[in-house]
Amino acid sequence: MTPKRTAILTDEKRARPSTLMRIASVIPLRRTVVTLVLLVLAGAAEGIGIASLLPLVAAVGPEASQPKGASGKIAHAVESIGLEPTLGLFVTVLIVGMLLKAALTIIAMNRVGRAGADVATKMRLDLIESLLAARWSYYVRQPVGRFSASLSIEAMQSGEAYNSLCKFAAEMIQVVTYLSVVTLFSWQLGLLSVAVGLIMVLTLNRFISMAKRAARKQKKRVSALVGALTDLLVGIKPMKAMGRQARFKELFERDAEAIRKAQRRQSFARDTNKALQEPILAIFIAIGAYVTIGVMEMPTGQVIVMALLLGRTVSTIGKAQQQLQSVRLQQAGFNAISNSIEIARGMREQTRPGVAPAFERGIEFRNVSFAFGDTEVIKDASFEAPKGRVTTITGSSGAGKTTTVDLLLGLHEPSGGEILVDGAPLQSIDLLAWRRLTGYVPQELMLFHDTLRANVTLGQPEFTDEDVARALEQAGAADFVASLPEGVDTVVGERGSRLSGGQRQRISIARALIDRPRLLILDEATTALDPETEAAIVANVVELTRRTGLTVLAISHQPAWARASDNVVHLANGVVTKIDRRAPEWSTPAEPETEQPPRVRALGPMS
Ligand SMILES: Nc1ncnc2c1ncn2[C@@H]1O[C@H](COP(=O)(O)OP(=O)(O)OP(=O)(O)O)[C@@H](O)[C@H]1O
Repeated sequence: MTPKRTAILTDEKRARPSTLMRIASVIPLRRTVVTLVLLVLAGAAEGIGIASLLPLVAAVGPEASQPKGASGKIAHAVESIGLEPTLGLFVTVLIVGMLLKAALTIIAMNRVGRAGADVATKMRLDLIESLLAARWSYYVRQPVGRFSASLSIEAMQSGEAYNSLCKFAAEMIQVVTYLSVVTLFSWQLGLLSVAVGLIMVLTLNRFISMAKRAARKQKKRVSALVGALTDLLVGIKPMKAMGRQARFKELFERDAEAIRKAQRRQSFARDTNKALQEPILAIFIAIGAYVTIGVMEMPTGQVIVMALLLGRTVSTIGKAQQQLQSVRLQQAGFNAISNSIEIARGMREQTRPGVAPAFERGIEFRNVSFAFGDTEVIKDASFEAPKGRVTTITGSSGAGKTTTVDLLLGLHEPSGGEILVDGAPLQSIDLLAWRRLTGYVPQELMLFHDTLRANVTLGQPEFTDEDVARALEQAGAADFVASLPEGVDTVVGERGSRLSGGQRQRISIARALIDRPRLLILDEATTALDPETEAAIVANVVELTRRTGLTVLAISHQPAWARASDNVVHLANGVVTKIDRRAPEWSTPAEPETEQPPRVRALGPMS
């Protein structure tokens, strides 16, 4: 299914049974089947228990000496299996039946609760997995904030939908049990129960539809609200600074109001449904009493039990309907998160099997072109970045520098020409292995609300304290980190807001260097630094290339990088206009002095 087609699927177009089936099949079907079998057994236990009521009541009624009708049938059935139909036996069967029912129901409902939590967790993990595996162009198009709503509200609703679906099944099993007992003794009453049950369901069904529509509207608005708020909070600083937050408040108020209305409609539908069930139940019992006493002339004891059974049947039909209503309410969330998962899966990055690159010679762009839609942003670009050298790409804003690097990392595919790594086309090499050789510092830095250490290691436990210290030193961050009271355990705040721009850049460089990359890509990575600190970092990086054979591809307008580079590629409107070449083409740099990058010159603390 293409992403576009999936996107336009609506809840309505997803046929009802298939949605229920899809909810049920999120976890292995066997688990649901075992739960249903337990519920059926619970229903059977209750049925037998209730059936024993009939002879019990008959025994204390006026026909006690000569059980007739249903009571008589039960007494005969008991005798036919060699037991004496005594009062004690029926009391015991009743108690054991009801206890057994309670025990089986507790076990089944526990399973339902656990399975519901598993459904929510599975949806969450599936979404996370599909998002992480999606190709880069997918993220560019997404308002990422909306995924917070998917992970919280929609995943939870999926679990609730599963719970309600199982409870609906449990209620329906009970309905069938009661109907079987009723029909066993009088098929006319059984028929009457089905007819009145149907009337009740059809009468109240419109409230289910109403609640479902309201739930869908509410879900859409809540997701939009959470998504927009998350995105807004990410970029709140300029809004605050320019005093423009009022407009957003208005937008949120509008959403909040729509949610309030939808919620009210939902409550109305739910409560009305519940409230109307009682009078329908009363009418049903009255009709039942009239038919049994007036028309069928049943014994009083049996009529009492029948009235009890009929009451239970109708109220259980009502409960089943409420559970179905609840499924309908929650399924909007399930559909939304399933849709997101499907779309993200459709955008999965295709990783071809390929050769793991050794990266011994360097990179070559050969007549590479690339377009976003109809707009060509890289045009017939050719240049080399030899191994062990510093190559800087420079050019005005929008020239295509970042896109060039994205192409090199396989985040986009060229529409023409070839990108070669050690002479092999990028398509023929193992993309993941290639990316693992790379340290990347993006233009837009992203630090996590965590410690400096976690930000440098990205939470990977295999990095030691020595690795962290080395990376910080190479990135010129060691001294400023040492000056913090909590050192590498300092929490950097939301998106690193407790650090200066330059400090954030140095932590990002340390993150890129910790895994000893063979290729270091720096996209305007030192723009926030003062010239002195920048010069020191440039010197550190150049020293690393000389000593360890590290290859550097820097995107920068800064003269410091151009001065220190072996090659400078000038880009204008996606065209390579000039190459200042100081390094020989495809040069093999001097063998690194040591295999591991040694400690390099430390920088002074940030002013
Ligand atoms: N996802 C995208 N969809 C459509 N066009 C895009 C996309 N990303 C970038 N572009 C366009 O591609 C062109 C090159 O963008 P790119 O980010 O590579 O430029 P740049 O040289 O790195 O600019 P800067 O120095 O401002 O970062 C620009 O015109 C930009 O508008």
